[in-house]
Amino acid sequence: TVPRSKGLRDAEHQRASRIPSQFSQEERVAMKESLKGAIQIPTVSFNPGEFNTTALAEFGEYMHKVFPTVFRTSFIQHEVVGEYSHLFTVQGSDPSLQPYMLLAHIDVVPAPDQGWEVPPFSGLERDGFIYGRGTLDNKNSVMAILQALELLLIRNYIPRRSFFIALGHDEEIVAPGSISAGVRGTWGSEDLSPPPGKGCPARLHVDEGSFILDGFIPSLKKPFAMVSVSEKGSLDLMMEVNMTPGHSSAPPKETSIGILAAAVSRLEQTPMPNMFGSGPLKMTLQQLANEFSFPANVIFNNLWLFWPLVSRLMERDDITNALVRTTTAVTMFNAGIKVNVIPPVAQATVNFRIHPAQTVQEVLKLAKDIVVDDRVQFHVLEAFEPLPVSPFDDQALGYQLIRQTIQSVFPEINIVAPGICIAQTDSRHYTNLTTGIYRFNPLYLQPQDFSGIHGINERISVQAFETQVKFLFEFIQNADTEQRPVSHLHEL
Ligand SMILES: CCCCCCCC/C=C\CCCCCCCC(=O)N[C@@H](CC(N)=O)C(=O)O
Ligand SMILES: [Zn+2]
Ligand SMILES: [Zn+2]
Repeated sequence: TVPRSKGLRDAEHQRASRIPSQFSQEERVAMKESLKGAIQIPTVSFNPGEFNTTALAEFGEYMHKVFPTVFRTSFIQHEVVGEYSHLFTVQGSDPSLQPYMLLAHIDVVPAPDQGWEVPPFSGLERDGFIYGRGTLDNKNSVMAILQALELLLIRNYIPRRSFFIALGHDEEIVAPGSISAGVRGTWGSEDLSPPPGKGCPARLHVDEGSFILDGFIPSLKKPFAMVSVSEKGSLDLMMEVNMTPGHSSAPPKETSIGILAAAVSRLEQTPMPNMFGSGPLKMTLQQLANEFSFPANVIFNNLWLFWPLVSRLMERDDITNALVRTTTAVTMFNAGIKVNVIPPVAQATVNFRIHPAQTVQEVLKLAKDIVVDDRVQFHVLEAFEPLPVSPFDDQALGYQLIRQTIQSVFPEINIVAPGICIAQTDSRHYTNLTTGIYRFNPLYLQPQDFSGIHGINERISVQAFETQVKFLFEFIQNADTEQRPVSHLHEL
Protein backbone atom coordinates (compact mmCIF):
# COMPACT_ATOMS: atom_id res chain seq x y z
CA THR A 1 0.00 0.00 0.00
CA VAL A 2 1.08 3.57 -0.48
CA PRO A 3 2.31 4.74 2.90
CA ARG A 4 0.13 7.68 3.89
CA SER A 5 2.64 10.49 3.93
CA LYS A 6 1.73 13.40 6.13
CA GLY A 7 2.53 15.53 3.12
CA LEU A 8 1.57 19.12 3.66
CA ARG A 9 -1.46 18.18 5.70
CA ASP A 10 -3.17 15.01 6.72
CA ALA A 11 -6.03 13.99 4.51
CA GLU A 12 -8.80 14.69 7.00
CA HIS A 13 -7.66 18.26 7.56
CA GLN A 14 -7.29 18.82 3.82
CA ARG A 15 -10.77 17.51 3.04
CA ALA A 16 -12.34 19.57 5.81
CA SER A 17 -10.89 22.96 4.82
CA ARG A 18 -9.62 22.67 1.24
CA ILE A 19 -11.44 24.90 -1.22
CA PRO A 20 -11.52 23.31 -4.68
CA SER A 21 -10.08 25.46 -7.46
CA GLN A 22 -13.13 25.27 -9.67
CA PHE A 23 -14.48 28.47 -11.13
CA SER A 24 -17.89 29.18 -12.63
CA GLN A 25 -18.20 30.25 -16.27
CA GLU A 26 -19.16 33.71 -15.02
CA GLU A 27 -15.99 33.88 -12.87
CA ARG A 28 -13.86 32.72 -15.79
CA VAL A 29 -15.26 35.39 -18.08
CA ALA A 30 -14.88 38.03 -15.37
CA MET A 31 -11.20 37.18 -14.72
CA LYS A 32 -10.19 37.47 -18.35
CA GLU A 33 -12.10 40.73 -18.74
CA SER A 34 -10.33 42.04 -15.63
CA LEU A 35 -6.95 41.25 -17.19
CA LYS A 36 -7.97 43.00 -20.41
CA GLY A 37 -8.97 46.07 -18.42
CA ALA A 38 -5.60 46.05 -16.66
CA ILE A 39 -3.72 45.86 -19.96
CA GLN A 40 -5.66 48.84 -21.28
CA ILE A 41 -4.20 51.08 -18.58
CA PRO A 42 -0.77 52.15 -19.97
CA THR A 43 1.32 51.97 -16.79
CA VAL A 44 4.57 52.60 -18.67
CA SER A 45 7.91 53.18 -16.97
CA PHE A 46 10.23 55.18 -19.23
CA ASN A 47 13.29 56.23 -17.26
CA PRO A 48 14.11 56.91 -13.60
CA GLY A 49 11.43 59.27 -12.34
CA GLU A 50 9.55 59.14 -15.64
CA PHE A 51 6.35 57.16 -15.18
CA ASN A 52 2.83 57.49 -16.54
CA THR A 53 1.56 58.65 -13.16
CA THR A 54 -1.99 59.16 -14.45
CA ALA A 55 -2.14 55.51 -15.52
CA LEU A 56 -0.54 54.32 -12.28
CA ALA A 57 -3.13 56.20 -10.24
CA GLU A 58 -5.90 54.83 -12.48
CA PHE A 59 -4.59 51.32 -11.95
CA GLY A 60 -4.87 51.74 -8.18
CA GLU A 61 -8.53 52.68 -8.57
CA TYR A 62 -9.05 49.83 -11.03
CA MET A 63 -7.88 47.25 -8.49
CA HIS A 64 -10.46 48.52 -5.99
CA LYS A 65 -13.14 48.16 -8.65
CA VAL A 66 -12.39 44.61 -9.81
CA PHE A 67 -11.34 43.13 -6.45
CA PRO A 68 -13.84 44.63 -3.95
CA THR A 69 -13.67 41.73 -1.48
CA VAL A 70 -9.88 42.03 -1.17
CA PHE A 71 -10.23 45.68 -0.21
CA ARG A 72 -13.05 45.26 2.28
CA THR A 73 -11.79 42.18 4.15
CA SER A 74 -10.98 43.03 7.77
CA PHE A 75 -7.82 40.88 8.01
CA ILE A 76 -6.28 42.43 4.90
CA GLN A 77 -4.39 45.71 5.26
CA HIS A 78 -3.73 47.71 2.08
CA GLU A 79 -1.04 50.37 1.92
CA VAL A 80 -0.02 52.62 -0.95
CA VAL A 81 3.76 53.01 -0.96
CA GLY A 82 5.70 55.58 -2.92
CA GLU A 83 2.40 56.96 -4.30
CA TYR A 84 1.82 54.13 -6.81
CA SER A 85 3.01 50.80 -5.34
CA HIS A 86 0.71 48.62 -3.28
CA LEU A 87 1.41 46.42 -0.27
CA PHE A 88 -1.28 44.05 1.00
CA THR A 89 -0.75 42.41 4.37
CA VAL A 90 -3.00 39.36 4.70
CA GLN A 91 -3.11 38.48 8.38
CA GLY A 92 -3.28 34.73 9.00
CA SER A 93 -5.00 33.06 11.95
CA ASP A 94 -1.78 31.42 13.16
CA PRO A 95 0.82 34.08 14.02
CA SER A 96 3.39 31.37 14.77
CA LEU A 97 3.70 30.65 11.03
CA GLN A 98 6.27 32.84 9.30
CA PRO A 99 4.75 34.94 6.52
CA TYR A 100 5.65 34.71 2.86
CA MET A 101 5.52 37.23 0.06
CA LEU A 102 4.07 37.22 -3.44
CA LEU A 103 5.64 39.80 -5.71
CA ALA A 104 4.57 41.28 -9.03
CA HIS A 105 4.85 44.61 -10.77
CA ILE A 106 2.30 46.98 -12.25
CA ASP A 107 4.60 48.90 -14.54
CA VAL A 108 5.48 47.82 -18.06
CA VAL A 109 8.12 48.81 -20.59
CA PRO A 110 7.09 51.08 -23.49
CA ALA A 111 5.43 49.53 -26.55
CA PRO A 112 5.57 51.45 -29.82
CA ASP A 113 2.70 50.37 -32.12
CA GLN A 114 4.81 49.24 -35.04
CA GLY A 115 4.99 45.47 -35.50
CA TRP A 116 2.04 44.72 -33.22
CA GLU A 117 -0.87 42.74 -34.71
CA VAL A 118 -3.17 44.68 -32.41
CA PRO A 119 -2.52 47.95 -30.54
CA PRO A 120 -0.27 47.09 -27.55
CA PHE A 121 -2.62 48.62 -24.96
CA SER A 122 -5.87 47.35 -26.48
CA GLY A 123 -6.06 44.13 -24.47
CA LEU A 124 -7.82 42.64 -27.49
CA GLU A 125 -8.63 38.91 -27.50
CA ARG A 126 -7.81 37.08 -30.71
CA ASP A 127 -7.80 33.30 -31.34
CA GLY A 128 -7.86 32.53 -27.63
CA PHE A 129 -5.06 34.97 -26.74
CA ILE A 130 -5.18 38.29 -24.94
CA TYR A 131 -2.66 40.64 -26.53
CA GLY A 132 -0.90 43.53 -24.90
CA ARG A 133 2.12 44.91 -23.10
CA GLY A 134 2.23 43.34 -19.67
CA THR A 135 0.33 40.13 -20.49
CA LEU A 136 3.49 38.14 -19.64
CA ASP A 137 5.60 40.79 -17.88
CA ASN A 138 3.96 41.24 -15.43
CA LYS A 139 0.32 42.33 -15.16
CA ASN A 140 -0.71 38.70 -15.59
CA SER A 141 0.82 38.03 -12.17
CA VAL A 142 -0.59 41.19 -10.59
CA MET A 143 -4.10 40.24 -11.68
CA ALA A 144 -3.74 36.50 -11.07
CA ILE A 145 -2.57 37.00 -7.47
CA LEU A 146 -5.38 39.40 -6.61
CA GLN A 147 -7.94 37.36 -8.57
CA ALA A 148 -7.02 34.17 -6.73
CA LEU A 149 -7.28 35.96 -3.39
CA GLU A 150 -10.64 37.51 -4.37
CA LEU A 151 -12.04 34.11 -5.35
CA LEU A 152 -10.75 32.53 -2.13
CA LEU A 153 -12.27 35.28 0.02
CA ILE A 154 -15.61 34.96 -1.76
CA ARG A 155 -15.48 31.32 -0.69
CA ASN A 156 -14.90 32.37 2.95
CA TYR A 157 -11.22 31.42 2.96
CA ILE A 158 -9.28 32.48 6.04
CA PRO A 159 -5.51 31.97 5.75
CA ARG A 160 -3.52 30.39 8.57
CA ARG A 161 -0.15 31.70 7.36
CA SER A 162 0.11 35.47 6.88
CA PHE A 163 1.41 36.70 3.61
CA PHE A 164 2.29 39.91 1.80
CA ILE A 165 1.43 40.89 -1.72
CA ALA A 166 3.85 43.50 -3.00
CA LEU A 167 2.93 45.18 -6.29
CA GLY A 168 5.64 47.58 -7.39
CA HIS A 169 5.33 50.41 -9.89
CA ASP A 170 8.98 50.77 -10.91
CA GLU A 171 10.34 47.27 -11.49
CA GLU A 172 11.30 48.13 -15.05
CA ILE A 173 13.36 51.08 -13.87
CA VAL A 174 16.89 50.35 -12.74
CA ALA A 175 17.98 53.44 -10.90
CA PRO A 176 19.80 54.31 -7.69
CA GLY A 177 17.32 54.84 -4.90
CA SER A 178 14.33 53.60 -6.82
CA ILE A 179 11.88 52.02 -4.43
CA SER A 180 11.48 48.96 -6.64
CA ALA A 181 8.58 46.76 -5.71
CA GLY A 182 7.25 49.68 -3.79
CA VAL A 183 7.62 47.75 -0.56
CA ARG A 184 11.05 49.14 0.14
CA GLY A 185 9.38 52.30 1.35
CA THR A 186 7.32 50.24 3.74
CA TRP A 187 10.04 48.02 5.07
CA GLY A 188 12.35 50.97 5.70
CA SER A 189 15.31 52.11 3.64
CA GLU A 190 18.10 50.04 2.18
CA ASP A 191 18.17 47.45 4.93
CA LEU A 192 14.63 46.37 4.15
CA SER A 193 14.27 45.35 7.76
CA PRO A 194 10.56 45.16 8.53
CA PRO A 195 9.33 47.83 10.96
CA PRO A 196 7.75 46.72 14.26
CA GLY A 197 4.39 45.07 13.83
CA LYS A 198 5.17 43.71 10.38
CA GLY A 199 6.04 40.36 11.87
CA CYS A 200 9.12 38.29 11.22
CA PRO A 201 10.89 38.46 7.87
CA ALA A 202 9.18 36.63 5.09
CA ARG A 203 9.91 32.92 4.98
CA LEU A 204 9.74 32.66 1.24
CA HIS A 205 9.20 34.85 -1.64
CA VAL A 206 7.76 34.18 -5.08
CA ASP A 207 8.29 36.48 -8.03
CA GLU A 208 8.38 36.54 -11.83
CA GLY A 209 11.41 35.06 -13.48
CA SER A 210 10.84 31.65 -14.96
CA PHE A 211 8.17 29.47 -16.50
CA ILE A 212 7.22 26.05 -17.71
CA LEU A 213 9.76 26.01 -20.52
CA ASP A 214 8.72 24.40 -23.78
CA GLY A 215 11.05 24.06 -26.75
CA PHE A 216 14.07 25.97 -25.48
CA ILE A 217 16.46 23.07 -25.77
CA PRO A 218 16.64 20.95 -28.93
CA SER A 219 16.10 17.20 -28.33
CA LEU A 220 14.35 17.88 -25.01
CA LYS A 221 11.21 15.90 -25.63
CA LYS A 222 8.76 17.73 -23.41
CA PRO A 223 8.27 20.90 -21.36
CA PHE A 224 9.60 21.18 -17.82
CA ALA A 225 9.11 23.62 -14.98
CA MET A 226 12.22 25.61 -14.11
CA VAL A 227 12.08 27.41 -10.77
CA SER A 228 14.74 30.10 -10.75
CA VAL A 229 16.65 29.82 -7.48
CA SER A 230 19.01 32.62 -8.44
CA GLU A 231 19.29 35.38 -10.98
CA LYS A 232 22.12 36.90 -12.96
CA GLY A 233 23.68 40.15 -11.89
CA SER A 234 23.66 43.27 -14.02
CA LEU A 235 25.97 46.11 -14.93
CA ASP A 236 24.73 49.19 -16.80
CA LEU A 237 27.89 50.80 -18.15
CA MET A 238 27.88 54.15 -19.92
CA MET A 239 30.92 54.70 -22.14
CA GLU A 240 31.73 58.27 -23.20
CA VAL A 241 34.17 59.98 -25.56
CA ASN A 242 34.66 63.75 -25.45
CA MET A 243 36.39 65.76 -28.20
CA THR A 244 36.73 69.41 -29.19
CA PRO A 245 33.87 70.32 -31.53
CA GLY A 246 34.67 72.00 -34.86
CA HIS A 247 33.74 72.47 -38.51
CA SER A 248 33.12 69.17 -40.27
CA SER A 249 34.86 70.46 -43.41
CA ALA A 250 38.23 69.77 -41.75
CA PRO A 251 37.58 66.70 -39.61
CA PRO A 252 40.12 64.89 -37.35
CA LYS A 253 41.15 61.35 -38.33
CA GLU A 254 38.56 60.00 -35.84
CA THR A 255 35.56 61.74 -34.28
CA SER A 256 34.12 60.88 -30.85
CA ILE A 257 31.49 58.81 -32.65
CA GLY A 258 34.08 56.82 -34.59
CA ILE A 259 36.20 56.16 -31.50
CA LEU A 260 33.21 55.03 -29.45
CA ALA A 261 31.72 52.96 -32.27
CA ALA A 262 35.00 51.06 -32.61
CA ALA A 263 35.11 50.48 -28.86
CA VAL A 264 31.54 49.22 -28.83
CA SER A 265 32.24 46.98 -31.80
CA ARG A 266 35.20 45.40 -30.00
CA LEU A 267 32.96 44.68 -27.02
CA GLU A 268 30.31 43.08 -29.24
CA GLN A 269 32.86 41.00 -31.12
CA THR A 270 34.54 39.72 -27.93
CA PRO A 271 32.03 37.69 -25.92
CA MET A 272 32.68 37.22 -22.21
CA PRO A 273 34.13 33.80 -21.29
CA ASN A 274 31.89 30.73 -21.42
CA MET A 275 31.31 29.78 -17.77
CA PHE A 276 29.40 26.55 -18.39
CA GLY A 277 29.72 24.18 -15.45
CA SER A 278 30.28 26.89 -12.84
CA GLY A 279 26.63 27.88 -12.22
CA PRO A 280 23.22 26.27 -11.65
CA LEU A 281 22.82 25.30 -15.33
CA LYS A 282 24.78 22.07 -15.02
CA MET A 283 22.50 21.01 -12.18
CA THR A 284 19.43 21.86 -14.26
CA LEU A 285 20.65 19.78 -17.20
CA GLN A 286 21.60 16.86 -14.96
CA GLN A 287 18.04 16.80 -13.60
CA LEU A 288 16.74 16.88 -17.16
CA ALA A 289 19.19 14.33 -18.57
CA ASN A 290 16.79 11.39 -18.81
CA GLU A 291 14.14 13.54 -20.48
CA PHE A 292 16.31 13.97 -23.55
CA SER A 293 16.16 11.64 -26.53
CA PHE A 294 19.18 9.57 -27.54
CA PRO A 295 22.06 10.50 -27.85
CA ALA A 296 21.45 13.72 -25.84
CA ASN A 297 20.45 11.67 -22.80
CA VAL A 298 23.85 9.96 -22.86
CA ILE A 299 25.59 13.31 -23.25
CA PHE A 300 23.72 15.01 -20.39
CA ASN A 301 24.24 12.00 -18.14
CA ASN A 302 27.98 12.30 -18.77
CA LEU A 303 28.69 16.00 -18.60
CA TRP A 304 32.09 15.23 -16.99
CA LEU A 305 33.09 14.06 -20.46
CA PHE A 306 30.86 16.05 -22.82
CA TRP A 307 30.76 19.47 -21.13
CA PRO A 308 32.99 21.15 -23.80
CA LEU A 309 30.56 20.03 -26.51
CA VAL A 310 27.50 21.08 -24.49
CA SER A 311 28.96 24.48 -23.65
CA ARG A 312 29.58 25.13 -27.34
CA LEU A 313 26.10 23.96 -28.35
CA MET A 314 24.52 26.23 -25.73
CA GLU A 315 26.22 29.25 -27.33
CA ARG A 316 24.35 28.82 -30.60
CA ASP A 317 21.02 30.10 -29.29
CA ASP A 318 20.69 33.61 -27.77
CA ILE A 319 18.65 32.39 -24.79
CA THR A 320 20.78 29.39 -23.85
CA ASN A 321 23.91 31.47 -24.54
CA ALA A 322 22.63 33.79 -21.80
CA LEU A 323 22.85 30.86 -19.40
CA VAL A 324 26.53 30.09 -19.98
CA ARG A 325 28.10 33.57 -19.94
CA THR A 326 27.83 37.18 -19.01
CA THR A 327 26.00 38.76 -21.93
CA THR A 328 26.87 42.08 -23.56
CA ALA A 329 24.07 44.18 -25.06
CA VAL A 330 24.77 47.61 -26.52
CA THR A 331 21.37 49.16 -25.97
CA MET A 332 21.81 52.93 -26.33
CA PHE A 333 24.01 55.19 -28.48
CA ASN A 334 23.67 58.97 -28.40
CA ALA A 335 25.93 61.40 -30.26
CA GLY A 336 26.09 64.34 -32.61
CA ILE A 337 24.41 67.73 -32.61
CA LYS A 338 24.36 68.70 -36.32
CA VAL A 339 25.45 67.27 -39.65
CA ASN A 340 28.22 69.86 -40.17
CA VAL A 341 29.58 69.92 -36.58
CA ILE A 342 32.30 67.61 -35.29
CA PRO A 343 30.48 65.89 -32.36
CA PRO A 344 31.76 67.08 -28.95
CA VAL A 345 30.53 63.98 -27.10
CA ALA A 346 29.44 60.42 -27.88
CA GLN A 347 27.81 58.15 -25.30
CA ALA A 348 26.92 54.46 -25.47
CA THR A 349 25.25 52.37 -22.79
CA VAL A 350 26.01 48.66 -22.47
CA ASN A 351 23.78 46.32 -20.46
CA PHE A 352 25.77 43.35 -19.10
CA ARG A 353 23.91 40.45 -17.45
CA ILE A 354 26.45 38.86 -15.15
CA HIS A 355 26.88 35.08 -14.88
CA PRO A 356 26.81 33.81 -11.26
CA ALA A 357 30.49 32.78 -11.52
CA GLN A 358 31.57 36.39 -12.13
CA THR A 359 31.38 39.68 -10.24
CA VAL A 360 30.65 43.24 -11.30
CA GLN A 361 34.29 44.20 -10.87
CA GLU A 362 35.53 41.27 -12.97
CA VAL A 363 33.20 42.20 -15.80
CA LEU A 364 34.19 45.86 -15.59
CA LYS A 365 37.87 44.91 -15.85
CA LEU A 366 37.24 42.54 -18.74
CA ALA A 367 35.35 45.31 -20.57
CA LYS A 368 38.23 47.78 -20.08
CA ASP A 369 40.71 45.15 -21.29
CA ILE A 370 38.62 44.64 -24.43
CA VAL A 371 38.10 48.36 -25.19
CA VAL A 372 41.78 49.26 -24.56
CA ASP A 373 41.39 52.96 -25.42
CA ASP A 374 42.09 55.66 -22.81
CA ARG A 375 39.92 58.12 -24.73
CA VAL A 376 36.87 56.07 -23.69
CA GLN A 377 35.62 56.98 -20.21
CA PHE A 378 33.69 54.36 -18.19
CA HIS A 379 30.72 55.37 -16.00
CA VAL A 380 28.89 52.70 -13.98
CA LEU A 381 25.21 53.71 -13.93
CA GLU A 382 23.89 50.76 -11.90
CA ALA A 383 25.22 47.38 -10.88
CA PHE A 384 23.95 44.32 -9.00
CA GLU A 385 25.97 41.21 -8.17
CA PRO A 386 24.47 37.83 -9.15
CA LEU A 387 22.14 36.64 -6.41
CA PRO A 388 22.90 33.80 -4.01
CA VAL A 389 21.32 30.44 -4.79
CA SER A 390 18.17 29.85 -2.70
CA PRO A 391 17.80 26.43 -1.06
CA PHE A 392 15.93 23.80 -3.08
CA ASP A 393 16.47 20.65 -1.04
CA ASP A 394 13.64 18.62 0.51
CA GLN A 395 13.64 20.92 3.54
CA ALA A 396 13.24 24.13 1.53
CA LEU A 397 9.61 25.00 2.23
CA GLY A 398 9.26 27.60 -0.49
CA TYR A 399 10.73 25.45 -3.23
CA GLN A 400 8.74 22.40 -2.18
CA LEU A 401 5.48 24.37 -2.00
CA ILE A 402 6.03 25.61 -5.54
CA ARG A 403 6.96 22.11 -6.64
CA GLN A 404 3.90 20.58 -4.97
CA THR A 405 1.58 23.16 -6.50
CA ILE A 406 3.09 22.62 -9.96
CA GLN A 407 2.53 18.89 -9.62
CA SER A 408 -1.12 19.36 -8.64
CA VAL A 409 -1.97 22.07 -11.20
CA PHE A 410 0.19 20.74 -14.03
CA PRO A 411 0.06 16.93 -13.58
CA GLU A 412 1.48 16.51 -17.09
CA ILE A 413 4.75 18.14 -16.01
CA ASN A 414 7.00 15.55 -14.45
CA ILE A 415 10.19 17.56 -14.11
CA VAL A 416 10.58 20.53 -11.78
CA ALA A 417 14.18 21.72 -11.87
CA PRO A 418 16.02 24.59 -10.22
CA GLY A 419 17.55 27.11 -12.58
CA ILE A 420 18.65 30.70 -12.98
CA CYS A 421 16.77 33.72 -14.22
CA ILE A 422 18.64 35.39 -17.05
CA ALA A 423 16.90 38.69 -16.31
CA GLN A 424 16.58 40.79 -13.17
CA THR A 425 13.60 40.83 -10.87
CA ASP A 426 12.61 42.93 -7.88
CA SER A 427 13.40 39.92 -5.71
CA ARG A 428 17.02 41.12 -5.69
CA HIS A 429 15.91 43.77 -3.19
CA TYR A 430 14.72 41.20 -0.68
CA THR A 431 17.84 39.19 0.14
CA ASN A 432 17.76 40.85 3.57
CA LEU A 433 14.33 39.37 4.26
CA THR A 434 14.83 35.76 3.26
CA THR A 435 17.13 33.27 1.59
CA GLY A 436 14.12 31.52 0.09
CA ILE A 437 13.68 33.59 -3.04
CA TYR A 438 12.06 31.74 -5.94
CA ARG A 439 11.07 33.02 -9.35
CA PHE A 440 8.36 31.18 -11.23
CA ASN A 441 5.41 32.15 -13.37
CA PRO A 442 3.04 29.15 -13.70
CA LEU A 443 2.75 29.52 -17.46
CA TYR A 444 4.05 27.58 -20.45
CA LEU A 445 6.60 29.65 -22.33
CA GLN A 446 7.92 28.88 -25.80
CA PRO A 447 10.82 30.74 -27.45
CA GLN A 448 8.47 32.76 -29.66
CA ASP A 449 6.58 33.88 -26.55
CA PHE A 450 9.84 35.01 -24.93
CA SER A 451 10.39 37.38 -27.84
CA GLY A 452 7.17 39.13 -26.84
CA ILE A 453 8.58 40.07 -23.43
CA HIS A 454 9.80 43.66 -23.92
CA GLY A 455 9.20 42.96 -27.63
CA ILE A 456 6.17 42.94 -29.92
CA ASN A 457 2.92 40.96 -29.77
CA GLU A 458 3.28 40.06 -26.10
CA ARG A 459 0.30 37.82 -25.36
CA ILE A 460 -1.10 35.24 -22.97
CA SER A 461 -3.68 32.59 -23.76
CA VAL A 462 -6.98 32.85 -21.90
CA GLN A 463 -6.46 29.28 -20.73
CA ALA A 464 -2.95 30.05 -19.47
CA PHE A 465 -4.15 33.02 -17.45
CA GLU A 466 -6.97 30.99 -15.93
CA THR A 467 -4.48 28.30 -14.97
CA GLN A 468 -2.21 30.95 -13.43
CA VAL A 469 -5.14 32.03 -11.23
CA LYS A 470 -5.77 28.38 -10.35
CA PHE A 471 -2.09 27.92 -9.43
CA LEU A 472 -2.16 30.85 -7.03
CA PHE A 473 -5.53 29.72 -5.64
CA GLU A 474 -3.89 26.38 -4.81
CA PHE A 475 -0.53 27.84 -3.74
CA ILE A 476 -2.06 30.17 -1.14
CA GLN A 477 -3.88 27.21 0.43
CA ASN A 478 -0.82 24.97 0.22
CA ALA A 479 1.23 27.63 1.99
CA ASP A 480 -1.05 27.26 5.00
CA THR A 481 0.79 24.13 5.98
CA GLU A 482 2.63 24.10 9.24
CA GLN A 483 4.75 21.15 8.28
CA ARG A 484 7.57 20.83 5.86
CA PRO A 485 6.16 19.30 2.69
CA VAL A 486 7.18 15.81 1.73
CA SER A 487 8.66 16.39 -1.68
CA HIS A 488 8.44 12.78 -2.83
CA LEU A 489 5.32 10.71 -2.26
CA HIS A 490 6.28 7.04 -2.06
CA GLU A 491 5.45 5.27 -5.27
CA LEU A 492 3.83 1.82 -5.38
C1 LIG B 1 18.03 25.22 -19.49
C2 LIG B 1 16.70 25.74 -19.82
C3 LIG B 1 16.63 26.92 -20.76
C4 LIG B 1 16.26 28.18 -20.02
C5 LIG B 1 15.59 29.16 -20.91
C6 LIG B 1 15.22 30.44 -20.16
C7 LIG B 1 14.15 31.17 -20.94
C8 LIG B 1 13.81 32.52 -20.33
C9 LIG B 1 13.00 32.32 -19.10
C10 LIG B 1 12.77 33.28 -18.25
C11 LIG B 1 13.28 34.69 -18.39
C12 LIG B 1 12.55 35.60 -17.41
C13 LIG B 1 11.96 36.80 -18.14
C14 LIG B 1 10.80 37.36 -17.35
C15 LIG B 1 11.23 38.29 -16.25
C16 LIG B 1 11.74 39.60 -16.83
C17 LIG B 1 11.74 40.65 -15.75
C18 LIG B 1 12.33 41.95 -16.30
O1 LIG B 1 12.00 42.40 -17.37
N1 LIG B 1 13.22 42.53 -15.52
C19 LIG B 1 13.88 43.74 -15.90
C20 LIG B 1 14.16 44.46 -14.63
C21 LIG B 1 15.12 45.53 -14.80
N2 LIG B 1 14.63 46.71 -15.02
O2 LIG B 1 16.29 45.25 -14.72
C22 LIG B 1 15.14 43.39 -16.69
O3 LIG B 1 15.58 44.20 -17.52
O4 LIG B 1 15.69 42.28 -16.49
ZN1 LIG C 1 8.91 41.95 -15.13
ZN1 LIG D 1 10.24 43.38 -17.83
